[in-house]
Amino acid sequence: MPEARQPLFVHVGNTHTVLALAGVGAFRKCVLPTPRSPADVEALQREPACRELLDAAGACYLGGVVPEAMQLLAQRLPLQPLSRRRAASLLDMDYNPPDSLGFDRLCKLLAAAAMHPGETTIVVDMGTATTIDLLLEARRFAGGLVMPGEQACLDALHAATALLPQLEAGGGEAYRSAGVGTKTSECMHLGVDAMIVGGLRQALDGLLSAHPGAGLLITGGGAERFLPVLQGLYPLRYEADLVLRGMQVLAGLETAALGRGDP
Ligand SMILES: Nc1ncnc2c1ncn2[C@@H]1O[C@H](COP(=O)(O)OP(=O)(O)O)[C@@H](O)[C@H]1O
Ligand SMILES: CC(C)(COP(=O)(O)O)[C@@H](O)C(=O)NCCC(=O)O
Ligand SMILES: [K+]
Repeated sequence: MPEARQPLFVHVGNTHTVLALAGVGAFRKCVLPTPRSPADVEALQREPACRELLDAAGACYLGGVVPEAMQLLAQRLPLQPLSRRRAASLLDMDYNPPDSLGFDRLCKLLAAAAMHPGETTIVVDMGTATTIDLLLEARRFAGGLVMPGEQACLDALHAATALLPQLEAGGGEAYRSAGVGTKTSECMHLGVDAMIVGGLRQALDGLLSAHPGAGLLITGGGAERFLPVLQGLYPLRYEADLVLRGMQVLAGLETAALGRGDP
């Protein structure tokens, strides 16, 4: 029997689109800016690393939180949208309306439930936005918080002022405790970092005092730089591919329902 081709997962975030080929253990990934035009999708198709993953893939599954970009991708690539409704139906939702919860947040909750059956878990995602979500006993989504991510904070400072420059997120060690900047860009980076760490501490301290046994998972493109600071404060486990793991859970259920077994 010929070897089954691995499924490909395409996740469309507000900043990055990830193509990820499932394999034994880790995903093989290609990460690009989320497309905003047909020309961007064509450029993505020409990108050798993406081409290679698309050529190697069996079924290709699509999900994300940028409808226009997902439409552009689905017009040009053989992508099968994963059902948000099915994902939501797997949890008890204290969210109003339940449909409005982002696909990425749903996927991270499904991944957390699969990784920690029966457990209460707090999921932190430092992406375009930073989200903190509370999953009770691997079943009930109790709700969450949404904060601006690092780049969004820097963009807002530039957009709202005449003299503050446009800065890029990342780079350098994340803010620890005391410290002041002695030039504009340093003041902005320190201020935004302090706001992010302070905001996360405020939210996590509150949630952990209400749910002392909760497990903590962290993911997202902005997470790695903050890990040394945050892991000094909380027993956070870093999982780079939480959204993709959730998409994998969902795709497995969809193919099982069609009688095709696991993808
Ligand atoms: N070196 C970096 N390059 C890109 N984004 C970074 C970097 N460092 C931190 N970030 C933050 O990570 C965010 C992107 O994270 P990602 O998980 O890819 O987002 P999304 O899933 O929303 O597309 C950026 O908006 C920015 O705030
Ligand atoms: C909160 C988000 C913007 C996070 O997106 P991301 O930072 O991962 O690109 C996204 O999950 C979203 O658009 N959600 C819809 C609204 C909601 O979850 O209530
Ligand atoms: K996010």
